[in-house]
Amino acid sequence: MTDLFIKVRTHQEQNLPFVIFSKPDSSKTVGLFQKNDHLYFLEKFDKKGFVFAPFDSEIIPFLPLQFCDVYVEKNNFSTYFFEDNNSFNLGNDHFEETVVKAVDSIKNKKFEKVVISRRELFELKNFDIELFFKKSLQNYPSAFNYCFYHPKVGLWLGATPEQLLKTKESNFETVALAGTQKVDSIEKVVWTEKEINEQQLVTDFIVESIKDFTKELNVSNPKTVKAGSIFHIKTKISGKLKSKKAVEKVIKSLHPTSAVCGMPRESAKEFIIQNEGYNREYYSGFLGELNIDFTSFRTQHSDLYVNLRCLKIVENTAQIFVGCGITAESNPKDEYLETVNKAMTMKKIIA
Ligand SMILES: C=C(O[C@@H]1C=C(C(=O)O)C=C[C@H]1O)C(=O)O
Repeated sequence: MTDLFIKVRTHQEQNLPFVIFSKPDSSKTVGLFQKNDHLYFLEKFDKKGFVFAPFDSEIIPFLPLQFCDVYVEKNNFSTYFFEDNNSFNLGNDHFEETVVKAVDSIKNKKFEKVVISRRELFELKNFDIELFFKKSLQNYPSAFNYCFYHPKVGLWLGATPEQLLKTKESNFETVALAGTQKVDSIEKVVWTEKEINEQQLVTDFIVESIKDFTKELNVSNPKTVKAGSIFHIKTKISGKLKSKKAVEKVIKSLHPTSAVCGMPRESAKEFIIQNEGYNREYYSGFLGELNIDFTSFRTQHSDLYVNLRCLKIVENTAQIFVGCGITAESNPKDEYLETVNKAMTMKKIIA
């Protein structure tokens, strides 16, 4: 076991907060180990540390750099072998009924798009952070892989393909990600009009939300990208912020994006809270480095991701969170299947 994972084990034994993470296509894993068990919240966006924000609250747990030890280690997977086990419980709940209700609300002009999610429970035979994290890295090297623990927040793991915001001084980058297809034997992915429109809605939402805080804004052409065994459509949005203070404003106006909530945001959010039937907690929140890059120790760099393809571990059960965008043309069975495909991302890691 390496120093980083010895530190993880000691922190677990002492019930102290920590996060380990590896950024997309990085050869390194960073560990932040808080020296006390206090739950800090982000009060001012100029602080340096790791944020772990929920879907629906402005109270944001934070691991401040000043109270943490930082470890950076080279990734090494050579000894990690695992089986692909397909005997999963698919979880049956009221998801499809909620989709029918959402489509009705869209047709009644309550909102244009809403993201409906569900939680699937999976019993764990044995759980080991090092093994899970390394399996995740090996499977999804181009995702943001993480494991976050705080005694007052819980234990969360994920491999998210979705950037919320990346900034380097006044330069920024974000993405509009939507549309989902399973990677089968298809060589060329063909997107339907519904999927193309849905992704365009996300792009428009993002551009509209941030345009007042930017002085330069570029939108790329949409591209097909692979996230594990799923394809998505992605548009890159980049440019320059008007000022350093704009980081806070941009985060607040982006989150939750229409890729995880809907459009218009407030009515979609209200529908989610009233109808999903469970609390999303940190799923579809955001997480990552704030005002510091822990590998280079450069300040004024932030790198934040949307908390998707994630799970929470409670005793010996993993709660996997998955959702998908609903528009007027949505078919409940297809949407359910989409969530099943997305759940595979995390099941591959814990099976
Ligand atoms: C909501 C999720 O994913 C989001 C919704 C997508 C969709 O509706 O097709 C695609 C990518 C993500 O932006 C999730 O993975 O739980």
